[in-house]
Amino acid sequence: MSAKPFAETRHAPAPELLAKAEVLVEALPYLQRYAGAVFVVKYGGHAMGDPELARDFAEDIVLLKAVGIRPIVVHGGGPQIGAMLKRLGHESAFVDGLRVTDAATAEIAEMVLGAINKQLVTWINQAGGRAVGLSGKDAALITATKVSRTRRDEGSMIEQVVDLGFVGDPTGVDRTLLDVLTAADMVPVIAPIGTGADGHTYNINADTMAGAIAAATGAARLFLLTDVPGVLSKDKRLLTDLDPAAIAALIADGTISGGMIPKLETCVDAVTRGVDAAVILDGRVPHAMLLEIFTRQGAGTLVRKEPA
Ligand SMILES: Nc1ncnc2c1ncn2[C@@H]1O[C@H](COP(=O)(O)OP(=O)(O)O)[C@@H](O)[C@H]1O
Ligand SMILES: CC(=O)N[C@@H](CCC(=O)OP(=O)(O)O)C(=O)O
Repeated sequence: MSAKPFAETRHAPAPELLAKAEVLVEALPYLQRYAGAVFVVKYGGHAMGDPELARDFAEDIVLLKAVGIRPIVVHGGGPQIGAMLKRLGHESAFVDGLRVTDAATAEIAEMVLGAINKQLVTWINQAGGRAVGLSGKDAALITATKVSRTRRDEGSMIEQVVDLGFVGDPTGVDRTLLDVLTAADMVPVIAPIGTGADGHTYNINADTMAGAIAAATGAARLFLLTDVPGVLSKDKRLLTDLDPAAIAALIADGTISGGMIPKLETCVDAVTRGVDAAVILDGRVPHAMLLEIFTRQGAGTLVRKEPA
């Protein structure tokens, strides 16, 4: 019995199966490019609201790990800290997007972030990963320096120092523990709390914390997951590519405001300190991170040091 020529035995797969194979083929150059790279992912408190989406997020992290990327997760929890403070009758004010933090607020923030941290660890482990929950206190990962802000009243020439209490900047990062964990195929999940040289607990903005960790670990990518599609223009179009000069112009003309300012400042800081690119993504879209990483089209706003 003679065998049929190869071409005659091939059957075209059903279009929907072919489409699945094409997705994998499209991902191939990205899988090759990013094998072994560190990706730092900031998961914001707003994006965490829906447990279904949180499970999708956990699956995405485990998938990144499975294809040889080394993900490090930094989480927020601003809305959850706010809700707990309200329940306890201890509400706080914000200055430039930072929560004014007295000693009691720092204690409550650490407690709420600790609970969120373990929930995220559980979700990632349930998805098949091996996550380890940390805060910046563990193995002296983060040394925080008290943040100082100044304010000038309208018409006044006098700059006043605003005391934000125990709000810290992550000025020192010791990456040793992160290297140990990622080398052992574990996923560090980090709460934005650090210790000051004075031994006090400092509350750190989670975007700032993620940016500092991305720069210190030489991350290829920094992802900031939030509750908008990315950076929007004045007429609400998605701005897909930005660089530091374009960002400065958008802040100056008021297109970018509120919580988006510290986010983009973090992106600019990260790309100027060696991170290849930072991406602002919609955490409400299931698997937005996978679309951004593994498809030609991408998603959200990509920030690079040089114009696209
Ligand atoms: N140009 C802009 N494009 C998109 N969002 C913007 C812009 N300017 C201001 N924002 C605001 O920034 C918010 C995101 O920042 P923030 O609330 O601090 O997010 P998160 O809690 O996820 O860290 C958006 O919900 C939006 O209200
Ligand atoms: C100093 C400061 O503002 N810390 C933040 C830390 C949490 C955070 O940043 O959470 P999101 O990313 O969810 O906003 C806070 O207390 O809300």
